[in-house]
Amino acid sequence: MSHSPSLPDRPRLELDPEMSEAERLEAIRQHYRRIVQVNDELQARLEDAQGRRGDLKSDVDKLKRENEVLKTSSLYIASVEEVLEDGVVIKQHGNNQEVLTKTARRFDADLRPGDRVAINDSFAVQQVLDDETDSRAQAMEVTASPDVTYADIGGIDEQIREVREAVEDPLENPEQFEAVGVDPPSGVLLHGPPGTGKTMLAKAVANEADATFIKMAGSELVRKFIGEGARLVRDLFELAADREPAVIFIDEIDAVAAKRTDSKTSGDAEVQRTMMQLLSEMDGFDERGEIRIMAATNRFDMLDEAILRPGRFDRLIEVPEPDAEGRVRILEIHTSEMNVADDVDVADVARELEGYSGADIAALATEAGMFAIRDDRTEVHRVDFEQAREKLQDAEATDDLVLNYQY
Ligand SMILES: Nc1ncnc2c1ncn2[C@@H]1O[C@H](COP(=O)(O)OP(=O)(O)OP(=O)(O)O)[C@@H](O)[C@H]1O
Repeated sequence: MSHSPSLPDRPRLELDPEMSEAERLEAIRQHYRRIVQVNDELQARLEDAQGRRGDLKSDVDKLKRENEVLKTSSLYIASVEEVLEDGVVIKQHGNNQEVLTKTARRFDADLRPGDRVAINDSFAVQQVLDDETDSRAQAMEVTASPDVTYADIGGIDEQIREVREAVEDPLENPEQFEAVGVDPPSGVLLHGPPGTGKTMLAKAVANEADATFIKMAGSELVRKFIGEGARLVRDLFELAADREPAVIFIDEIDAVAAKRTDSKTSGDAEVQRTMMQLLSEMDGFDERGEIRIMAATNRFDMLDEAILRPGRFDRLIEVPEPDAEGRVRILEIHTSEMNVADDVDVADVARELEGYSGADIAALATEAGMFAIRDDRTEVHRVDFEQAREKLQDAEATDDLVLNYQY
């Protein structure tokens, strides 16, 4: 961004007590002239800035309109094969259909063979996708070393043990598996209700094994442009190979791996293609060295059995809602850094939290802290936890209401 030149100095009136009356008058006149000059200069700058603001505003309006158009029509991804005099040959991703199409004049100078473009139903180029990493960046979260540890996870010790055995050990001691002559599980599927610590578990194991954590949300995969899901899956495994040791974590895997339905809409076909790509990447997994793959779902019942076959997600770990003891542990974890008053017995508070998930308990602790802050205290009291609980219950009741209203 360019910086505007500095503002003119503020004129100063300097009157010397030795000056005669006439000299003073002249000095004041000169001062007045300088002020008028500076004023004119500032006025001109202001007009200039207003002009630029107008230009920027019309740019924003144009981009907003383009954005609206892009949002309302579904677009397909294609690659430019050849640029000809009277149009471009493009190949649509997913079905490899080649088409000669016209482009809007504004793209004429831009298009080169190999470019990725977004096309509409009639194959007209709508947008040149110049930054390929962009869609990857949106769908993937890469953390060189996540900061979650096993000690941050409460109430699921048995699940931690299983994940360590299935993911951490093969990453840390591949030779041992080789020496014994057994293959470690190909993929580990964590299933259970929302907010029970599945993502934390995957992050903690990556942290503990000094592995890069690469997360991809299944829902993001299917929301991308048509033809893009399968490619993103490929990219995901390539990225993991570049960054190994790595833990790939596919959250909400049910979005790409739900049981096949009979409907034949293009959306379903697209999801199918993405799943097939995932399966084929997993089948070629043996040679991949230090990459472990994990996935999570809240909808185990919806999964296509194809992904659960041996060599794919063949280690299933259920992560349930915490029991009474687990809830105490989770509340202890989430209050350990809080300034909790002596009158608060964490176990006592936790007793009231039946049906709470780990995420609910984390939210309760934060909310209790907020009540103390609102009350201008630095200590969190028992009453803060009670108020927090009421507030969350009300919020949940409202959510239920909204949900019931919607369906
Ligand atoms: N077992 C737990 N111990 C401590 N904190 C937890 C636990 N489970 C959940 N939490 C809290 O809830 C937050 C969300 O948990 P996490 O994302 O791991 O849940 P999840 O099972 O992956 O949920 P979802 O299925 O909704 O993706 C965590 O950041 C943490 O603060």
